[in-house]
Amino acid sequence: MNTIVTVTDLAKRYRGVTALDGVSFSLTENRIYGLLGRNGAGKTTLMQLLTAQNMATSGDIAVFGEHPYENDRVLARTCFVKESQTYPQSMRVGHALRAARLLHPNWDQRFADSLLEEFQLPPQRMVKKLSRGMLSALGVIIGLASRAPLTFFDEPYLGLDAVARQLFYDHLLADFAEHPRTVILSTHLIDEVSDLIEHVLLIDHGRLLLDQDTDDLRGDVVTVSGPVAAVHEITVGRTELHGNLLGGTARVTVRGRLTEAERVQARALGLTVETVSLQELVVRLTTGAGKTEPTAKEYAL
Ligand SMILES: Nc1ncnc2c1ncn2[C@@H]1O[C@H](COP(=O)(O)OP(=O)(O)OP(=O)(O)O)[C@@H](O)[C@H]1O
Repeated sequence: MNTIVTVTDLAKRYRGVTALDGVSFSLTENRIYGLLGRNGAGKTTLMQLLTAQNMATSGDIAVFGEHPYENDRVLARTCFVKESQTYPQSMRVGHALRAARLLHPNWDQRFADSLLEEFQLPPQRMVKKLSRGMLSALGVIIGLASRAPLTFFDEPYLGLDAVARQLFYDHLLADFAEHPRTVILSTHLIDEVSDLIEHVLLIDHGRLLLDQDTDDLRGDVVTVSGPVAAVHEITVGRTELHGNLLGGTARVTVRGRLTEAERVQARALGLTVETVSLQELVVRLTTGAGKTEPTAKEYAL
């Protein structure tokens, strides 16, 4: 698969704030990436740098083999749908779509028109009169109909109701199947998109914490629960992400796949082993949960 984005040792510092710190990764073509992380982690900053809306403090970026800054060749192949997108005061929905059409060579007007109907967005409505959710729908329509080879969605669905969000996911998947491209989806609704994203980039305090295929991540973090000593036997030596104790029972979340032999051993010890969801994995990796209390392992020692 072709690499279309390469980021090397990227840093962005604002006065007194390090938004990104030593970030390196690459993106291959025709994949859907989830860009995840807590508020203020650095996700929007990263997307701004990749789309030339901001300058890095240090490090290198190559998008389609070139630096994106003031580079029409790169920017014509890129679409950035922002949660905080602003439009000229007098603009109507139809005008916004016509402007987007000029910017994106792969634009599909019929697709845009059908999405307008499905999201129930009147083309004559002034953009400034749209509700919060309708404004998000407009961004989503532009992002989908642009068919840009590199499309960024930065929390695109503020205010979108559950039906509209599902419409977005369904159209993204269906259109991706017919017109593959690289999509970077930044979202806090991790459970909703966990089946959609093929690869996870997890940012925490400006650093890249995870860069892994979603399928590999499943099963990489497990919760083991049961009698304290037995839980300790199975989890000892692994990185503990979270632990709870209730009476003589422990519930411990650890990193690292259990082997088949360990699973058999866990069953023999009367333990329950559960695979954690992507959302819980992200929560566990990006919080200090469990660190203030003695962990289950420490109790067992
Ligand atoms: N223009 C700026 N000036 C100073 N600090 C900034 C600026 N833009 C972003 N930051 C800071 O950089 C850090 C990363 O912000 P960023 O918007 O990239 O986070 P995010 O992961 O997109 O967060 P969220 O999920 O809340 O949207 C935060 O500490 C933020 O306050």
